[in-house]
Amino acid sequence: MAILEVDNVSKRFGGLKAVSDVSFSVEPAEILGIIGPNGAGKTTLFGLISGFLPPSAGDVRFKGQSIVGLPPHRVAQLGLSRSFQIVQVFAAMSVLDVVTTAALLRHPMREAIKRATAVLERVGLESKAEEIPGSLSLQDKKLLELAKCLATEPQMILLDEVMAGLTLGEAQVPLAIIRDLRSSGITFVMVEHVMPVIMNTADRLVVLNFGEQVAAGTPDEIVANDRVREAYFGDDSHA
Ligand SMILES: Nc1ncnc2c1ncn2[C@@H]1O[C@H](COP(=O)(O)OP(=O)(O)OP(=O)(O)O)[C@@H](O)[C@H]1O
Repeated sequence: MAILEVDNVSKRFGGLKAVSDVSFSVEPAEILGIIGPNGAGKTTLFGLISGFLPPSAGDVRFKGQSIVGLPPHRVAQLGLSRSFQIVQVFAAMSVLDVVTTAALLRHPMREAIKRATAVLERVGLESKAEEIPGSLSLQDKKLLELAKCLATEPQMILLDEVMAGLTLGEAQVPLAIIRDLRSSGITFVMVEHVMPVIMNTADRLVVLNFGEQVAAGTPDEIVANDRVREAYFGDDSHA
């Protein structure tokens, strides 16, 4: 059974339909990528499927249950965790504090600290536990974003452009962790601009353009898809 079902979801901002009748599902332990040109509606769709943004129409179900209208902490408690594009942390908190705060979703303080310490080891940040997040390299900030998600013990993680700003070489570290987590059964939905990253990582892709779903399929199918080429390059000269 699908772990996430996006069912005819639309989002209007005034007269603008930012997301228009989008439907897809995600199977357990799958990595699904969402791609599309600037302004295609990726961030809006991300907000809709993480429960942060109420849809104007349609339904989003996680493990068979509608998450529309649920507060973010309830969505997280169900096992659906999301990253944030901007690394949001309080200046006075250490890396360990930040991850511990996320672990408090399910555990009292003492246990949360233990869990957070284990998560930092999992992503390779254990030696940075006492540092201030703002002092971390961009790559480590991305790993911290992943650690915050993991600390909530999710079954599914939504990643919003988590590779943005990294070189392809730097992206390999978080990508290896993501692949490994998937092998242990965690499902991922990734919104990503960096095409080589998403093409090499996702099992399936959903392509948006002007808020509409123009294609869905494996990376190979998507590369060969005429509507996708048109969306990205305005190009129909390949026929
Ligand atoms: N809160 C909002 N109010 C009004 N319009 C919005 C709002 N959020 C997004 N939009 C509009 O909805 C459309 C889709 O935007 P969205 O940010 O979802 O696209 P995107 O694919 O994530 O773009 P990018 O790749 O540039 O981040 C755009 O035209 C945008 O201007």
